[in-house]
Amino acid sequence: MKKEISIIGVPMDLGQTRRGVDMGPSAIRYAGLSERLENIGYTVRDEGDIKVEIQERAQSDSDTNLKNLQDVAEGNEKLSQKVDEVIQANRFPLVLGGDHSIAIGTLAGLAKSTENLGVIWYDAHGDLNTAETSPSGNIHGMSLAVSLGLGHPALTNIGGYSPKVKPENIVIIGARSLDQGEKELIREKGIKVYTMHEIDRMGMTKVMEESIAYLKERTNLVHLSLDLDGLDPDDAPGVGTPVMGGISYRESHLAMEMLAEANIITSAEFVEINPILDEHNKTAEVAVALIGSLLGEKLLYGAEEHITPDLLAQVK
Ligand SMILES: NC(=[NH2+])NCCC[C@H](N)C(=O)O
Ligand SMILES: [Mn+2]
Ligand SMILES: [Mn+2]
Repeated sequence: MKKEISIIGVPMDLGQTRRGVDMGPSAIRYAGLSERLENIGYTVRDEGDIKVEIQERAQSDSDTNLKNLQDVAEGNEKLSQKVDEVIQANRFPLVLGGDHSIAIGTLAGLAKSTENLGVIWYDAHGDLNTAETSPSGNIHGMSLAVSLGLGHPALTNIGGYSPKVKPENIVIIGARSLDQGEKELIREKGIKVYTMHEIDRMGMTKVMEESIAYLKERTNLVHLSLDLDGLDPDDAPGVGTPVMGGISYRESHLAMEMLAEANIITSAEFVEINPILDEHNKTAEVAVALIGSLLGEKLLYGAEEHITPDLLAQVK
């Protein structure tokens, strides 16, 4: 894994209609992200936030039913350039949302330098809607479809090319709220999905073993797009579209630790944290803890490299 991490904040709330998710990047930083990563040996470079139009000034009047199309597209275009720049500089991009529409820009930046990007989509939802199938017109429910090349050209053409990912390079984990059109698309494209049913039945260990093996066969560049609503709302309450019966905090740690061990993740984003809906800053703290595990933090073994001297003295 690259030793230098670039944090990119994206205060985007135009991909959905609940206010507050634009404060996600601040909440995650406030929960101690940089320090946590420095403690496990990374050099952290905070690139600041991408400039996104604010909701009250956003243009909603488009000739489609897509909400805030133009401003979502603009923010994502800037994000894609920043992500590409970070990749070119050989640093690990860690993108903080913002609503999940920002995956459009992240993937557009990442896929610029590879035709074979793998994606883990950790989410209660598929985000596989198009204008035709979307029940809401919210672009955060369309970002994966857009990245497959399906949707409004103002979105699919971000970065100047399309598509960004191949359906066979995607694994969705945690799905439990899929719209009819999304289910059809999953079947049509043969996208690999582990719904909550498979997670309950097989256990997270097996789900991750299979997911890792599946992606390793296809690529050595894997992006983790983690929507906090993939977790159960009891563990991650600060999200705009919670769905009960989700992945637990512990299962999520295990999943992140297994990804760290497999050493396959080359970029990541953590999205949909809405501090207004949160309990204190719990969901951002969960995100920071998961990011720690994803990037190699261990509870005990290898502690010398990972924890503060005070804690180390207690362990020994
Ligand atoms: N990134 C998210 N939280 N997406 C939620 C999407 C909800 C619903 N499927 C829609 O398209 O409107
Ligand atoms: Mn999502
Ligand atoms: Mn979701």
